[in-house]
Amino acid sequence: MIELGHIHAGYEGRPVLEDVTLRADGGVTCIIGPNGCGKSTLLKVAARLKKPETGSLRLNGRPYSDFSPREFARQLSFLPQIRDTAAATVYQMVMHGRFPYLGFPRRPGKGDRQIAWQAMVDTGVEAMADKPLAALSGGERQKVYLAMMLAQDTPVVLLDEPATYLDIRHQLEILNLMGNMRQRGKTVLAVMHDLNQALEIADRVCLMDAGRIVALDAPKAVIKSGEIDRVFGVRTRRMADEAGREYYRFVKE
Ligand SMILES: Nc1ncnc2c1ncn2[C@@H]1O[C@H](COP(=O)(O)OP(=O)(O)OP(=O)(O)O)[C@@H](O)[C@H]1O
Repeated sequence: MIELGHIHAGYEGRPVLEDVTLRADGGVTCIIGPNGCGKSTLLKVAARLKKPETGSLRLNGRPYSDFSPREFARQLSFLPQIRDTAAATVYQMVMHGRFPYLGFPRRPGKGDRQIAWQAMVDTGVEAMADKPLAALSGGERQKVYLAMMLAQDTPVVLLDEPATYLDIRHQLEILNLMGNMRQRGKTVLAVMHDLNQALEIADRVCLMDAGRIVALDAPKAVIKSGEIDRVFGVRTRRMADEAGREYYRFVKE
């Protein structure tokens, strides 16, 4: 369970997040909102990478300050939007996810190797285990980072645009992985730009505008509120495919 209470945060005195309160205990919460509204900043604060000016942060009911970095990394994992390509093979990278669990001298045991391997199988990267990360495509690399997070196996998972820039097959695979995380009881917070994908995968949608949360509810309730139309300046049209499944078209006002 993660709880952010009345968070104010910004950069060089410029406010970005204003009175953000969010609690998530299981399920997938998708954070949506226009460019620059503060979605990534919210995740960075939640990941303890950025200190808020004011507000409270709790994991499983305990304040963040109670957690050592190692303990924190056993509870929460974060996939940032911008990542360096480490000089490591796929297997080494995925094994990094086990670091918070390793004792001195940081040698992975059999159990760690099994977990890392399973994470590679679950993300379909096991055939690339010995390849250097730098030799992979963007989509393949993204799956390796997700495998690393699966190996880290934390109850809380933060994802910043996990599907952006990927081809549609990779996007669907990543949505599938997010669904698996939910089934394993994890609490997933994910910034998403594709509104249909967000509305489809989310148990709850957190809609942000200009540093504030303006709607936090089930996808259908957020659509019904009309806030998506207002915030993005669009009109939402409800559609149905041949099988009668709903999806949305967003058209300019
Ligand atoms: N490191 C930084 N230093 C100064 N300003 C920053 C920094 N990071 C973000 N900002 C500013 O904070 C605001 C919110 O940025 P943030 O990246 O959180 O938005 P976002 O909703 O994730 O945007 P996008 O959808 O474009 O990724 C923007 O105005 C941005 O320019």
